[in-house]
Amino acid sequence: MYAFYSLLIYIFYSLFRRDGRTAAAADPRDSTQSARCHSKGRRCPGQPTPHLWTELTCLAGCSESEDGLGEAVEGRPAEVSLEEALTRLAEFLSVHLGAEEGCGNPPDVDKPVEAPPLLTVTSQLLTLLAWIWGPRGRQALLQRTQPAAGVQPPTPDRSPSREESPFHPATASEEASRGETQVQQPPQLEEEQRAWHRLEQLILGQLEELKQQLEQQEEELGRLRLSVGATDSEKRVQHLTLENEALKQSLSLMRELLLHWGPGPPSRDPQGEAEALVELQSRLQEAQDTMEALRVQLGVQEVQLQGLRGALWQLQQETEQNCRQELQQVHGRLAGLRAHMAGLRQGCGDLRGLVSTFTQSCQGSLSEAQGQVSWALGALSAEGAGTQLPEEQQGPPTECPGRLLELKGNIRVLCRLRPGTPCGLVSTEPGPGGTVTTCYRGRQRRFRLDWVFPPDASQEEVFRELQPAVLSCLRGYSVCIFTYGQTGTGKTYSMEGPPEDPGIAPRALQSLFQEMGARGQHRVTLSMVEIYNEAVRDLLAPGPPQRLAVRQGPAGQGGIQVAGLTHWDVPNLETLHQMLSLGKSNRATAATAMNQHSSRSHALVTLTLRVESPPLGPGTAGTLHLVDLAGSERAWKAGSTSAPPGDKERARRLREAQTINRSLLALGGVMAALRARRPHVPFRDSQLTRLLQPALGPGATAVLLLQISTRHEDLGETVCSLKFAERVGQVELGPARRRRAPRSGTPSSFSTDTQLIETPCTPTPSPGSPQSPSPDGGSGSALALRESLPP
Ligand SMILES: Nc1ncnc2c1ncn2[C@@H]1O[C@H](COP(=O)(O)OP(=O)(O)OP(=O)(O)O)[C@@H](O)[C@H]1O
Repeated sequence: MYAFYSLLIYIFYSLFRRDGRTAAAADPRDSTQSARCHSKGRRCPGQPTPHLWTELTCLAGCSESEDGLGEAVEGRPAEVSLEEALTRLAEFLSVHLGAEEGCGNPPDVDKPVEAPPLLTVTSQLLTLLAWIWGPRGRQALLQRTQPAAGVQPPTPDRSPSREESPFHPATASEEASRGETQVQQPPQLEEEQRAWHRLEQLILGQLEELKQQLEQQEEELGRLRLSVGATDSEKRVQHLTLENEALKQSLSLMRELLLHWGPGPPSRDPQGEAEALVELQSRLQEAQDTMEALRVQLGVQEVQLQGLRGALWQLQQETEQNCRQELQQVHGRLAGLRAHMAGLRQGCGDLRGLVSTFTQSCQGSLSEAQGQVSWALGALSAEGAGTQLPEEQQGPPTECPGRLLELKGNIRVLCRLRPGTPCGLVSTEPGPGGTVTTCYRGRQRRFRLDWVFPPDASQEEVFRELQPAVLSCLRGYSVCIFTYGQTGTGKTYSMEGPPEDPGIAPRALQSLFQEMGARGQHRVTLSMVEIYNEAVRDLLAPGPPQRLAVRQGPAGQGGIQVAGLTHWDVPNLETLHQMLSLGKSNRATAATAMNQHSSRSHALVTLTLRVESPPLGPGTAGTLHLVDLAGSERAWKAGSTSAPPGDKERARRLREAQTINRSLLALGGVMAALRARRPHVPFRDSQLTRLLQPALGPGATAVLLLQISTRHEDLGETVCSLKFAERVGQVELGPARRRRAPRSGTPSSFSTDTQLIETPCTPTPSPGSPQSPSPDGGSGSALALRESLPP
């Protein structure tokens, strides 16, 4: 029963509160209007609910003061007494019920309203309570305890008037005046008391009736619960109760956690808890701020870390690259040091050889001087005795040229100027250690050479300077004399010369044979090849000149071998001249714009001189190479520029010029490598350098005769030729060494390492080779050879 009333009041309160809030939010001005209406002591139609709600909200702090309405009128919070609040509640309930039944129509106070019994009873109860708690109710209660008092309860039958109805509370002055009237009218009070009793009985009866109805309804509800289960509202209440319990448990748990993890002891003071909570929230906020700041700082540091990582990686790459470069440089320096060390070792060996050679030379000079002294003494004694010396003792020993050559150096550069119209851009200081000064393209250059022959120098003067080198071959030295220079500068002229004024080769052969004739016991072998368009051809071959193959000699023997090359024994000077003339005639020449008889090939004459049983010391095998190089030329100058399609001759000249220049370039590369003491010398770059390898090897003696022109138009090539000669002059081939004659072998090699046989040399055994001239061959044999050789 109590639960039912509570539920009813709860529903009422919910509706009441909702209406109050809505109205209060709708128009604030209504509050003033409501206050104004209330101040007049009656309800304003159409807006009772907000006004009542405003007043009921003051119940929580209400007091028992009787003059609360006056203060409400003045605008401050009204203090409503309990009875007045109950009265207003009853009024609101009746009005609200009337409004709901009217479906929103304005309530009509004059029209009787049929309310439900429960609400009616509730309203009457509230009215009763309001009256009891009112002054008259109190007075009636007092009179009840004191029978003299006369209080008239309200008559339920008549409609409550404004002045008497508990639903319309009166002001304090009215109540006071009314009390005075009641004192003055006791019969009326009695009548009211009787009416009160009747009303009381009626209410009690109705309450009893309602009680029975409620019990019946509760029983019915119990049955419904058993059959159907809880209603939706109860379910809602149960659900809310469970939720409330869960929230309480959750709150308890949170509180425990807060107490457990909180900074201070638990405080039961709500204000303290709130302050602690605020403090905790502030600390939490500070921690969150700190964490956020740390996050930002961490992000910045991560960015910095990324940057540092990138910089570190780049630094590592740079360091690695630098290390690689430095390592390569160190390797390069190490290789350079090794090469330098090898050069120093070679130089040391050369110095040792030079010292040894110098010692031997001194010893030889000493013995030679002794021999000359003894010869002079013998001659003096013979003159004194009136007798004649033997033929082999009629001249002093001639050992000086070889030793002179050793002392002069293993490679020498001589320069000869071609006669012609000199220009002022080339000046010379002839003689030993002479110079040639050129002024080309505004730059003056001065070249120092071992000997400079002026244009008017004779063939004899030139040969005189070369004669010691030539004669050193008789002592077992390997000597190479080659002419180099621009085409038409007189290379062939200096090497061969016209018959009336022979050049180096005829004079050398004559000088050698003269020397050999004085000494005897020498054997001379001759071979002659040309290199034409990089093809090696035998100029003394019995048949037509054929291309020969150049090979490296067998391991351990060294040297270069030219397969099929014929080697002729030359018994005398006349036969030698004939064979040289024959080879010269077989050499390729042609007329060019620069030279009517231009040599289009390199010619190499090799003369091997072997002393089989010399009177002093063991046998030797000297070699003399006489090389007449083809002239370097510029195609446009030589008239061999791009040939027209049908001009085969000009095309041939152009090809010849290209191969000549290429081979001369290879010779320059060999000289540069020799000068730099490189471990690898590119001898294989051309056939010319391959054939000259023995002549430019260690222990050999080389003499370069440079032919230059003094003409203005040849100045550029003159400078180039002088530069080449300057490089050759810086080459060190090591001290000249004599070569001992081997005991056996065949003269099939071009090199100085050729193993010579002891038997008279015959031409290389090739099919159809001519008969070798006999050692004592005279002109008849030479003529026979000439006849057998190709024209
Ligand atoms: N010193 C000299 N005295 C007199 N005449 C010379 C002298 N030098 C060269 N000549 C003449 O110059 C011409 C060319 O000489 P030579 O053929 O020897 O030149 P080259 O250098 O051999 O030419 P290429 O390289 O084309 O064979 C010849 O007619 C030769 O007689």
